[in-house]
Amino acid sequence: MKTFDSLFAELLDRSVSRPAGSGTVDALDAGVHAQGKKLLEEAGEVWLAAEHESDDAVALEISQLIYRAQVIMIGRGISLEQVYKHL
Ligand SMILES: N=c1c2ncn([C@@H]3O[C@H](COP(=O)(O)OP(=O)(O)OP(=O)(O)O)[C@@H](O)[C@H]3O)c2ncn1[C@@H]1O[C@H](COP(=O)(O)O)[C@@H](O)[C@H]1O
Repeated sequence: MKTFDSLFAELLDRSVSRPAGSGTVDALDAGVHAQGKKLLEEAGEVWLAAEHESDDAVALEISQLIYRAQVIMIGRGISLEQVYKHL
């Protein structure tokens, strides 16, 4: 099963190898403003799902929020260690 760390490694690899058809490459190229809008959109969807939807729907939205946070991390060049030291 994928984890936060393994997804991050996968996205980091996408940012370097830039394979055709990668949504992550597109998201990185779109810049921080677009990345931030996606992050806020997913955060809102987590909130709404938590209020109104099933556990699985909430989990799906949280996975997308994690993905969007990782895109911002990679776009800004922030490592897992830089984040984890604050936990
Ligand atoms: N975990 C994710 C992931 N979570 C969310 N998303 C993106 O976020 C979208 C869902 O968000 P929305 O609800 O906003 O749906 P949407 O409005 O239709 O999305 P867009 O058309 O705006 O992209 C998905 O369609 C994906 O584009 C993800 N895209 C990729 N991953 C994983 O990231 C890895 C690399 O993916 P690629 O870069 O696409 O190869 C793979 O392991 C993927 O499974």
